[in-house]
Amino acid sequence: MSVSRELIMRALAGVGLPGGGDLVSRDLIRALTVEGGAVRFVIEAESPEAARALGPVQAAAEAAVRAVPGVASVQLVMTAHGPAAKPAAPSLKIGQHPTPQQGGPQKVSGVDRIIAVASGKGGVGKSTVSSNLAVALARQGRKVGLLDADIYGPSQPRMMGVSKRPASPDGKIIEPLQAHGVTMMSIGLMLKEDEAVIWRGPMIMGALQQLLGQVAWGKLDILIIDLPPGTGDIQLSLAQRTQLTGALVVSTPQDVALLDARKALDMFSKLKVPVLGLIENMSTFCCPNCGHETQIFGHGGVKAEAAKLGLPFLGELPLALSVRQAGDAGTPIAATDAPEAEAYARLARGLIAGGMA
Ligand SMILES: Nc1ncnc2c1ncn2[C@@H]1O[C@H](COP(=O)(O)OP(=O)(O)OP(=O)(O)O)[C@@H](O)[C@H]1O
Repeated sequence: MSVSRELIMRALAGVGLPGGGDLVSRDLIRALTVEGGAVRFVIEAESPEAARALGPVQAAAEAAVRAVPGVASVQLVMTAHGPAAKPAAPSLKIGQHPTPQQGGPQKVSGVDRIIAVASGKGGVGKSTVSSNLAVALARQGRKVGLLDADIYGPSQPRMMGVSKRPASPDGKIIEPLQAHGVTMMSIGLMLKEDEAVIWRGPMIMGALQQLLGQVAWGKLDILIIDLPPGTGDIQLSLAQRTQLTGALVVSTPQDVALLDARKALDMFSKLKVPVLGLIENMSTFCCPNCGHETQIFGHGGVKAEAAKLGLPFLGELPLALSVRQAGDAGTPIAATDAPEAEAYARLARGLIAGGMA
């Protein structure tokens, strides 16, 4: 028996919150999907403190949804907005960018979930995490797409080992490429190599729209979008135009990266995109010669930050020479049987178990 979204929303509207109102009237439900009897959603609390206070509500919400006739499984993620009253970064003055809305954020046809992988600071390994996570999810049986939306520095063609220009037999639909079990597309595949991209807002929006709407993605369980670093036009137009399931934020443990990660979290909070979790990359370095472990960028900073902000912490990924070499050679480490692949497999298992992939 299939269940309707309306029934689920009605059940959630019956779950009261401390301080009055309910989960629906206080607008805390995000990314609700109902597939047959399987229900998934995110509760996005107004602040980390509120998220902590919502422990009993989480259990009540799960019970209420489970009690709806026809519901076979419930997967819910609790997350929170970033720190509330921080000043906006200058690039977030939304009014400065003319981005006319046409009917609000849209779904991408055939795609169940869209997860953006973001970072505040450049070079923290967002593209490495995106490609390895995509491959790890595909190895665990998910139908995965990977969209390289890093218009200023597309690195997925190199990391996934593809260079062929995608075909477009009718001049409208672009055929994506396949690599390591993943359906992929990158703006880098549409440009000449070494072509500098100096685009302004409207052109970026046009390119992004094409990559999402004109690419024949087919049926996907999850589309991973590798964003450029920071808080700019791409993030803004993506959140305004596309229904995102949520965002994963990658950071290294050091303070300076965390500082920028907070800006990214703040941006997603303003754009009403739920943050599904934080990932610590380059956690520990294990010398391939002597096995000695060094914490080059520190260790544990992202986990502590996630706990502070009431956000899920999704895991630590080691700094390893083999990860860099594999990425440079076009076969992500997650596509191999190297021991370093396990950290990405674990991350993928966690996302699947949490209903996020
Ligand atoms: N865990 C890791 N171990 C070893 N090298 C890594 C790891 N993560 C990333 N790297 C390397 O660090 C460099 C930067 O990584 P990557 O391009 O993934 O970062 P990014 O955050 O996407 O950067 P950009 O700012 O260009 O978007 C790459 O050479 C990559 O191979």
